[in-house]
Amino acid sequence: MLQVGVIGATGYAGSQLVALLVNHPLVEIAYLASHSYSGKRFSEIYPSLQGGCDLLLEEEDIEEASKRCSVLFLALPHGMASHKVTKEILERCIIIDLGADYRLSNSSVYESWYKSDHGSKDLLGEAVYGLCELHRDRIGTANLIANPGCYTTCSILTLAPLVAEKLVDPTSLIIDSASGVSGAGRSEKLGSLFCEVNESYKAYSVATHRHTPEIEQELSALNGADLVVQFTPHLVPMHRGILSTCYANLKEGVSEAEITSAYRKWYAGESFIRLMGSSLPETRYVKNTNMCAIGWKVDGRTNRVIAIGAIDNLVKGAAGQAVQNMNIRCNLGEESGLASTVASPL
Ligand SMILES: NC(=O)C1=CN([C@@H]2O[C@H](COP(=O)(O)OP(=O)(O)OC[C@H]3O[C@@H](n4cnc5c(N)ncnc54)[C@H](OP(=O)(O)O)[C@@H]3O)[C@@H](O)[C@H]2O)C=CC1
Ligand SMILES: CC(=O)N[C@@H](CCC(=O)OP(=O)(O)O)C(=O)O
Repeated sequence: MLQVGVIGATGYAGSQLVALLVNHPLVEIAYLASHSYSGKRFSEIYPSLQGGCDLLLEEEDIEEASKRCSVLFLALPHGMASHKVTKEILERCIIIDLGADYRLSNSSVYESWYKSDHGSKDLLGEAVYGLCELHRDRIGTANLIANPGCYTTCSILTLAPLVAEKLVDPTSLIIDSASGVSGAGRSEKLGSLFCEVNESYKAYSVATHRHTPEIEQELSALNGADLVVQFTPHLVPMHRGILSTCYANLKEGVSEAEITSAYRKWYAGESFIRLMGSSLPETRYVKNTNMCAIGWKVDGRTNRVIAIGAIDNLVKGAAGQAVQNMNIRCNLGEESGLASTVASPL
């Protein structure tokens, strides 16, 4: 059994990860760390895992954890991982970081969007962006895997075939994404209180959201030249789920049939992509699963394609994709532990 650990195990992303790892047939959890709850059992914090994961939560010690584990997942707030991971740690242990520290290959772009300094710029060259469907080969040999953000996973997967196959004008991309409140994490925040979110729907971080450069980095690579996107996130009063509605102007003469073949070509044989064509996805179709469902329609009147993607932010948008990355890296079988509906502590 592969020995694995989670630092930040008590957050929403970390606890979803623990729930997945407990049910993974080829791994054993050797280490769980928490900031506020060390000394308690994981199941005291998440009673739905009583009998499933009663491990003691330890004080965070990444050196010690990297000696006990072959794979260590970091599910910490942004800006922490880059100050903890070192070359020596990566020599003995595979790190899968669920935060943003190693997602952007250019440290100046990171520092300008995250407004904080990067703690290990020398490791950025080693990091592989862990969007499994696009970077499977490189993930297979990486010791530092940057698990993508939730909005970004959904938006990039939805737009990738259109951009890569040059079916759309790359200067015309607009993405409206909506997320459930678990996307904001478990820590106390005014904006996550029930009365602040229930019965309401709002856009936030307009023109400034930090997932914008991540989407641009990946779509630019597929485009073969830099592009920019208009990305607007929204908050929906539901626990989990992300829906990205993506608009793009069609290049002259492109038909709906060509769009459909591009999606089929790109995602042939992918276990975690569900192509829905004009039926269009909803978040409930992918809740508690590692799937990304994608649908599309051409509007002949405006000459645009509207492509819609849906994921569960805590699964394909975080913990599920982290497990998929581990499976690829460690040759465990990409679907191991990611059964059609996964266990959830929430
Ligand atoms: N929520 C989501 O949908 C997604 C989250 N992510 C990323 O995953 C990471 C975790 O997010 P999420 O689970 O939502 O956040 P949470 O706020 O729910 O959890 C954060 C975790 O980090 C720990 N922590 C907080 N402050 C410190 C500190 N100063 N030192 C050590 N540990 C600390 C917390 O410990 P404790 O509980 O003990 O206080 C908790 O375990 C983030 O980088 C986030 O961007 C990525 C994709 C989706
Ligand atoms: C609803 C909500 O607040 N969502 C978070 C995104 C969570 C996430 O996946 O992003 P990172 O991993 O990059 O933090 C936000 O907008 O900040």
